[in-house]
Amino acid sequence: MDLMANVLLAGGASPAMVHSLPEINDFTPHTDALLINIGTLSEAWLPSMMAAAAAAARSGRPWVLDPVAVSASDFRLNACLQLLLLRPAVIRGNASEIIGISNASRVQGSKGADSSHESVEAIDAAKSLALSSGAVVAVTGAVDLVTDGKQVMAVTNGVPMLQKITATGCAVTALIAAFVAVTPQRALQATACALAVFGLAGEIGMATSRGPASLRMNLIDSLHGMDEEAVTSGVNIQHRASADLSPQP
Ligand SMILES: Nc1ncnc2c1ncn2[C@@H]1O[C@H](COP(=O)(O)OP(=O)(O)O)[C@@H](O)[C@H]1O
Ligand SMILES: Cc1ncsc1CCOP(=O)(O)O
Ligand SMILES: [Mg+2]
Repeated sequence: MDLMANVLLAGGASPAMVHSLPEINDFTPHTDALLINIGTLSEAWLPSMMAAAAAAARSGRPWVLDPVAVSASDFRLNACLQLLLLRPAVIRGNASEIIGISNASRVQGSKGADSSHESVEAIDAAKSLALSSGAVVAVTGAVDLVTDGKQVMAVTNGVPMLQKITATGCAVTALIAAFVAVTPQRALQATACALAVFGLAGEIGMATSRGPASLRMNLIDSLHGMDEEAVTSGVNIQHRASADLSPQP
């Protein structure tokens, strides 16, 4: 929650972390987008998540789902399948998470929040999930892939060290929600841009980092200090044919 909120602030958004059911009606009118992250899912929080997603959907606000460790337990998988019925605008996960939620069954060998697959292995699952749910689906990894079920965009910004900081996936999903809030009618492009900007912040931050802890700090600083010139010269977003999904320079 710390990294997610700080990434949102550095990116120019205004986060509020809310768990309580009685607060949803008060918060919803003030939101431009909602993020549901099941990282620390509990029986007590699930009804709030369902109610918040329903309130967002009812009022035409985009909401974004991060299915953290969806394959690790039946409880998480069933919660995600219920949440999917409330029509998220975007779903962002690592490859194992997207394969699990797309197949509506737990990936064998899944041990938790980290992926045991490459993003390119999840492209068919991502497309199928996008078509069945109506959401834009993003799979992150060495190359980030974003699809609406037809088009595929590939983002190659980022550094491997991002995997060594907990909640970078959660944080980039939060940034996606902020970008989608600005251009809700262009969720595919907003998602690709958020992934590219986050990855670029990682690249810039890595230049002055010694390891995960300093990268965590420098990532936030880089995002905060990023100007238009840095974005336009640094982002790497391409349309990709399905047959050509390997990382490119
Ligand atoms: N090998 C890699 N090279 C560059 N960037 C990466 C690599 N692996 C992950 N990332 C980046 O790290 C962030 C978190 O992605 P990921 O590790 O897939 O999510 P999660 O933390 O949910 O498992 C994303 O911005 C992604 O692009
Ligand atoms: C370690 C852990 N356990 C529950 S949530 C969480 C963080 C997951 O973050 P990410 O999906 O960004 O790796
Ligand atoms: Mg994750």
